[in-house]
Amino acid sequence: MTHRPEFPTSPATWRGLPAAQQPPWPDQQALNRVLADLAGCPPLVFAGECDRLRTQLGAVARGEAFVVQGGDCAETFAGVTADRIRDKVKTLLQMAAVLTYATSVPVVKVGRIAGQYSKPRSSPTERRGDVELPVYRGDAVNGLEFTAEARTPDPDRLRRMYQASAATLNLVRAFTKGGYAGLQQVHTWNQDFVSASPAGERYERLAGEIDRAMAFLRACGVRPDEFDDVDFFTSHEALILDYEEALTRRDSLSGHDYDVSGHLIWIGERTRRLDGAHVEFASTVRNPVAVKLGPTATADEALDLIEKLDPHREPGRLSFITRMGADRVRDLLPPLVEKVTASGARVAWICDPMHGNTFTAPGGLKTRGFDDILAEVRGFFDVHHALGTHPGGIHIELTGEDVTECVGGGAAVDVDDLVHRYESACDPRLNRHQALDLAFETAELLRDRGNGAG
Ligand SMILES: O=C[C@H](O)[C@H](O)COP(=O)(O)O
Ligand SMILES: C=C(OP(=O)(O)O)C(=O)O
Ligand SMILES: [Mn+2]
Repeated sequence: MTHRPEFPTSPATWRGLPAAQQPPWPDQQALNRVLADLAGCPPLVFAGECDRLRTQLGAVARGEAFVVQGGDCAETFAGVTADRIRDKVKTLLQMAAVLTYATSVPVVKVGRIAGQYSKPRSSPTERRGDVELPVYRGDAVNGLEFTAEARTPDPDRLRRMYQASAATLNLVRAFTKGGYAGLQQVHTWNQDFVSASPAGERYERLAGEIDRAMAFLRACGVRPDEFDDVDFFTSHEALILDYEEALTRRDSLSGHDYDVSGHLIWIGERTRRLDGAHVEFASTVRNPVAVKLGPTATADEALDLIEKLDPHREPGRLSFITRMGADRVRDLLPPLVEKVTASGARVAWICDPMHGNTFTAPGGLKTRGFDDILAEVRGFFDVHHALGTHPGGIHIELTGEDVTECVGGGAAVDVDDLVHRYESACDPRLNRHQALDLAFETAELLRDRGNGAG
């Protein structure tokens, strides 16, 4: 193998390479002014925190931990309120608690939060009747309102993205480090969910077992406040490379570059080409990174991505988030996992059961069925079980609120209910009940086969 300096490039090497899905900013000078300001702003996250997440994801890649990653498809500036952020984090922590019990391994907690403001789209424009306008690309770029003014990309929104991320992260840190969301409290929230849920009876057994485990720990002298300090990490799709580069800083201790806009950054299904700008940018920063792999991904592409993004084969550096669709996961996932495993690489395999299962409901709203989502998770576990590899975690679009965007689940939402509270700016999210249903159902799947680890 040829010698490779560890980080041979600087964050600007992506420039000049094909960069898909970049906003058509109308005023380049205005953009440059914003980027110069952002380049002088304090980091949102710290290199040491990114290293810590990489270490924890390393345990996932080795089969010794599980990851729950989730949050909005598209965060919005209007969504930066204390209640919404709290409820989202609360939902993720509740899911993680159930899965910690079910897997008997540590669960790494990662939000799609504090930076998930830009969206890759299938079409550059949206048509309503006779009017065609630029498509909404996330609050980082333009407004959702269907007017020419709102849809014009405005670079000042990148500044607001930074501010919204900072405000969100400040609250997330307070919730997770301030004792508010300790394990005992999270367990109490789960008990409340089980007693209020129509499907509650089914989950009572599991909740009761967790309750007895907690009582056992207390009896052994473990103080409840020992679990008050929660490690919670942020992640988003690193889509707008101007922004990500402006938020990249060299760590004075290690000399490595870190994208300090979030702990983990991922590359989406639409921007993962090997010779493209997104993969190049990710290769130059030391954060843990992930790549989405959809139905067209080949095993050779996965191997090339490993070579480019994880040349040192460091467990935790690279995760693959697969999103194949419930009816295809059993056919499409095995060749990828087999070849990657045979190559000796250790990546964390994470299941996104959302993006391969979207359909348009008769009224025209994009939705997803709870049963399809659960079926893809089941398929993902079955594939890994059959291959003797580790199903490392789940990646979910969710909110802590009672929205009606996905159909099914314990407190069934059906297609006619979608209009009642459909608030997503992009893809349909599981609501709080559906997200917790998914955690309990996944926990049962894992328990049925003994345990999640290995
Ligand atoms: O979140 C993922 C994509 O941005 C989203 O699914 C694209 O949606 P579209 O097909 O409506 O553009
Ligand atoms: C854009 C997304 O997914 P994908 O890249 O897998 O389509 C997303 O996670 O919102
Ligand atoms: Mn999405």
